Amino acid sequence: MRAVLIVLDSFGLGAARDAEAFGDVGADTFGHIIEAAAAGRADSPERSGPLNLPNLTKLGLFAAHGDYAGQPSEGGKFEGLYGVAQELSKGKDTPSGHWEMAGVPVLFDWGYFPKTVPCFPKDLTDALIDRGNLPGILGSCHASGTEIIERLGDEHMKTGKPIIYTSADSVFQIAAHEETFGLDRLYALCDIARELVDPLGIGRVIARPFVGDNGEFTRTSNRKDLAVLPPSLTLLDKLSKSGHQVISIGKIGDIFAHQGTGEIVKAAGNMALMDATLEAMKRAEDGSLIFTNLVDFDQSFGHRRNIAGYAQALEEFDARLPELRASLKRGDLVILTADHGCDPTWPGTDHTREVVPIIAFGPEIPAGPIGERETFADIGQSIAEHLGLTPLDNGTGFLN
Ligand SMILES: O=P(O)(O)O[C@H]1O[C@H](CO)[C@@H](O)[C@H]1O
Ligand SMILES: [Mn+2]
Ligand SMILES: [Mn+2]
Repeated sequence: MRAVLIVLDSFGLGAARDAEAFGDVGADTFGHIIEAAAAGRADSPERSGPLNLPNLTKLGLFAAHGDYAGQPSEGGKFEGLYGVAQELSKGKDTPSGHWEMAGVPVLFDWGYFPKTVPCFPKDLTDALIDRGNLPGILGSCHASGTEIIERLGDEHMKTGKPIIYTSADSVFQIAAHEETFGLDRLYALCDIARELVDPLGIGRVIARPFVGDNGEFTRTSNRKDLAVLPPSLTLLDKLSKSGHQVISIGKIGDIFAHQGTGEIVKAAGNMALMDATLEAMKRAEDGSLIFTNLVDFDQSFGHRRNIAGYAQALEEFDARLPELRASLKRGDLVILTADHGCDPTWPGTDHTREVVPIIAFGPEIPAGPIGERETFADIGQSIAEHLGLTPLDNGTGFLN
């Protein structure tokens, strides 16, 4: 009996009940991709036409979306448990979403930087320049990470000043050239920044290394997130402390600040992360949790407002499901979900406040609707029950 939790990072199923507070009324990551694809607006050299997700359809994904949108599908019979969950946490960011699904909603306010230029307080950037021995900094604004390196990458290479930016999330991001600035130096600078932003309640410092020249830059997979610790013990802590095996794949280790995350496996790209997940399933013991984050949906397509790319990534993920299902043993549980939305048709480049899907299946897992859940913590609670832990403080299981 094992559990596999796969997060399709940013795959929202429609505006949350509290979306108004975030300026996100009407956002719908999945719904808008379906619409765009049906209208031929998600065509690319790699894919075309209506969204084709045969395996997710069978499991109940479209039904979960339709039920929440008030357009229930007629008389469908599905192979998974399916529904959506609202978020209790105050932020629509990655740590909040992941911690909440692991039983710890974030009920305090993160620190954020204002939408001014400069956006960072002078004493903060002065301290970073001083302690990091820097000739200065570039940026100090809200930005999309790919746009800002295109704009400032050449100047960064010439001056040696790192590019510092934020977003609607509680983040302090430092972009620097892997070769001219150096990866180790960037990581060391992020360690200093982590200390400096701690008193401001900032959730994450993120290293954003890139390569290239002459206005043509690409980010590498050496991104590193320095997160604060979750405010209380998560499902991962409870599992690890009671001797259950935990295998964390992709960004999970960083998101939980390496607490309770067990064995850490890294891989670049959704398909390599799925390979790593299937590989882990071969060696995962009874009682274990495999926890995978598929970051491309968010990083490469949601934030980049790339509808065709997002559609293709969903189709590629769908195509891996038969393999995943074939690798399950009796008693295994798989849950597919997301941590927030990032509607590729929405203005700006930030996340969107949305409900997330919950699709659960396994050889002995029942099927049918689980409705609209009040918190992502229902996921962690269900896994805790399934793996025989004492109940978590938050969430109501949906397996029985
Ligand atoms: O635009 P890029 O650099 O991808 O940054 C995005 O990634 C950050 C971390 O998930 C978000 O806060 C958003 O700013
Ligand atoms: Mn995320
Ligand atoms: Mn993101």
